Amino acid sequence: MKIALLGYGKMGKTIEQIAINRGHEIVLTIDKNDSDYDISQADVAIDFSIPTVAFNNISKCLNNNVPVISGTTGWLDHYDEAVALCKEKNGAFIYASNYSLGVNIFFELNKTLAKMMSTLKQYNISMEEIHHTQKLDAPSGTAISLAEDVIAQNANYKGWKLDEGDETTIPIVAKRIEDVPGTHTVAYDSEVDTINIEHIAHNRQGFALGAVVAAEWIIGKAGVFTMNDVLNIG
Ligand SMILES: NC(=O)C1=CN([C@@H]2O[C@H](COP(=O)(O)OP(=O)(O)OC[C@H]3O[C@@H](n4cnc5c(N)ncnc54)[C@H](OP(=O)(O)O)[C@@H]3O)[C@@H](O)[C@H]2O)C=CC1
Ligand SMILES: O=C(O)C1=N[C@H](C(=O)O)C[C@H](O)C1
Repeated sequence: MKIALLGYGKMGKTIEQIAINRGHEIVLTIDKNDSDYDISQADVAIDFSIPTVAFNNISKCLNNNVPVISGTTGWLDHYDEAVALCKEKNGAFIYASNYSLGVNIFFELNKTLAKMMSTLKQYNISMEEIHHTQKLDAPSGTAISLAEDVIAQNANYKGWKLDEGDETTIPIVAKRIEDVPGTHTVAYDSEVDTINIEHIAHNRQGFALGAVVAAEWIIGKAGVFTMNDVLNIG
């Protein structure tokens, strides 16, 4: 498979190693100074860039009939436009806030726990995410997915907010500590106890492998998909 890497930073470079080990070829790597690139030589594109350019990268792929896997977070105000463009072009597109198998299992655990807790008003929920100090967005895309999944299961919660919450708003605390690849905790506190579920990434390999598996999976398909489709879970 011929892969274009849109964004060649920490994730782009980790994906490159895994893709080559799985027998794929990297035909294009794009960083910020190369905005006028030819994507048409690629069988699939993998975008791990920055929030302000992700939608342009995705649009370029869809306009050139190249399936695109996006892991960039912090651009979701344009997600519906990407979905509409994908449908208009009969293209193929996946966005996931987190491509690791472990986090996708954690997402399912979070939904199940949220459903169980939805009738137990004595528990207050809070979330925390910890990432490295270069991260541009807060809260993380994964934390937003976790919060939205709780809101879908528990009618008591209507939204989420960075740092502060109230009875109907889930607080998400974002901490930045050097070299942390990504830690997410969902906590339910009552007067008598606390229930925590937590995912700790030890490195970026899990995110990168998931993105390459998604790229292998999407070839020959048309539509807007999620990691639940790729992993056949949920
Ligand atoms: N979904 C998931 O599983 C995961 C998602 N992420 C997300 O992926 C994104 C990238 O993360 P990470 O690799 O750690 O970040 P990095 O900052 O290490 O890499 C981003 C790269 O994008 C480059 N870039 C800037 N402008 C453009 C452009 N116009 N086109 C293409 N590339 C450009 C940057 O170049 P320069 O440095 O020169 O600006 C940089 O090399 C983030 O949004 C992060 O949140 C991260 C891990 C897992
Ligand atoms: O920026 C990162 O590094 C990560 N970003 C993603 C997010 O925002 O959830 C996924 C992972 O936690 C690493």
